Amino acid sequence: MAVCTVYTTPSLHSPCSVSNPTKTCFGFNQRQQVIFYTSGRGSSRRGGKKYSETFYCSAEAKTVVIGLAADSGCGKSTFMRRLTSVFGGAAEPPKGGNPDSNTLISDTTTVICLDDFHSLDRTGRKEKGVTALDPRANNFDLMYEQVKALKEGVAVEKPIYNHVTGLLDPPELIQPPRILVIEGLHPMYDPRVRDLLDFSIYLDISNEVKFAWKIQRDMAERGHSLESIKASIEARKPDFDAYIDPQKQYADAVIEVLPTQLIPGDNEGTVLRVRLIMKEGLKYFSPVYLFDEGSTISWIPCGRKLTCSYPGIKFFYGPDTYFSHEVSILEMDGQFDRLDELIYVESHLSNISTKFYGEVTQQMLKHADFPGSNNGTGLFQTIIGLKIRDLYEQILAQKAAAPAEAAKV
Ligand SMILES: Nc1ncnc2c1ncn2[C@@H]1O[C@H](COP(=O)(O)OP(=O)(O)OP(=O)(O)O)[C@@H](O)[C@H]1O
Ligand SMILES: O=C(CO)[C@H](O)[C@H](O)COP(=O)(O)O
Repeated sequence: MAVCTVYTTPSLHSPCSVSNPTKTCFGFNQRQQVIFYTSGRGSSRRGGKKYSETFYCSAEAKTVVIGLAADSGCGKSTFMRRLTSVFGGAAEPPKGGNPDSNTLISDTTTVICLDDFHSLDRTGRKEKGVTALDPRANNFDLMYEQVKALKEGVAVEKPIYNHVTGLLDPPELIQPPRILVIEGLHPMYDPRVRDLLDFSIYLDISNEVKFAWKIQRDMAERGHSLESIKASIEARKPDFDAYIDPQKQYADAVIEVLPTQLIPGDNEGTVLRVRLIMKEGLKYFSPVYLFDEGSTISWIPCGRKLTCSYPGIKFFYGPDTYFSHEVSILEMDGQFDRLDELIYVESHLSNISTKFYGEVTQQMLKHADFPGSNNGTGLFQTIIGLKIRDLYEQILAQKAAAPAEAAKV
């Protein structure tokens, strides 16, 4: 893969030079990408052939990579919809491409599904007796190469795993976006891919809740039987425990979803206790806190300002350790009766990276029909979306400042 370095200050149509002698760099396009013309005899701005690939300037490399790990049916798609909404614009499959593509593209974000890196199709897995969760059914070398290329601003031809047919379809072209989200079973499994992540999230859904969600979707919406759902969860469990679950130790934020503690013995999965576990000490991420940073706080917001029906709502915040990392934990047990009153809770949270007062509440109201909008899953997913926007803006600002700092030196 050709590598080039652009020495000038990036600005639209400014002249630039590249270190790679086989290409002539002409200028910048609207997206601040470098446009190349082939060099060689007779090649010029007019005569040269426009090079089809575009490269970001080294100083302009902007692709921030986010990893989202979870088992199937654990809310990744819902989280992605909340995240892309924070950046505005609708996320859609690549235009004119494979109708079964798993990719979602919006103005700022591209979400790729790591199922596309299955190396064995459905029949292949059956023949070899491995599940899709088994690393032997996935091509981590290709995953690493392609995520790295995208991070460096180079487009890739990514394979497609077709969930309808169970086959590997012809690849699709993925252009480097500003924010690349890699979601699926293994974003933090391979250390090379893990190192490319600017931020990582793990959705840790307890077995009881996973079961309740699976029944809701696969039985009610897809016509599966209770026995087949149970059998599928049981069949996946050993590989889930071996290869998926251990990734949570590497996550910068974990959203843990458990049965409520407000109703003794409840396992229904409708009222949830949700914990947002946030790593301390990261460069571009500072944990959210309730009332007072670093203290341990229990809070029941129900009363005059927040309507709560049975079993009520309880918040908890405090420092802790998680896989030997220092973390802060924000917890919400229970569910909201009235989403518009969420503003009362929002106004007691700090470091939520909103751009205006009430932005969390506004986002939650906007997507009131998404699963989990009345509980901690929706609230914490929304907050993490805002934190990712903030992280992206910080990384961008630092990159923009870097050439000026270098020039001063
Ligand atoms: N926060 C939530 N609260 C309640 N139910 C939820 C929540 N998130 C997801 N679900 C349930 O789980 C189902 C799967 O959610 P979603 O499609 O977001 O998961 P996924 O991880 O993308 O699944 P898959 O990998 O199978 O495509 C939803 O249809 C819904 O029934
Ligand atoms: O765990 C999964 C990730 O979503 C799927 O089971 C895996 O991708 C295999 O897909 P399919 O069941 O469509 O063959």
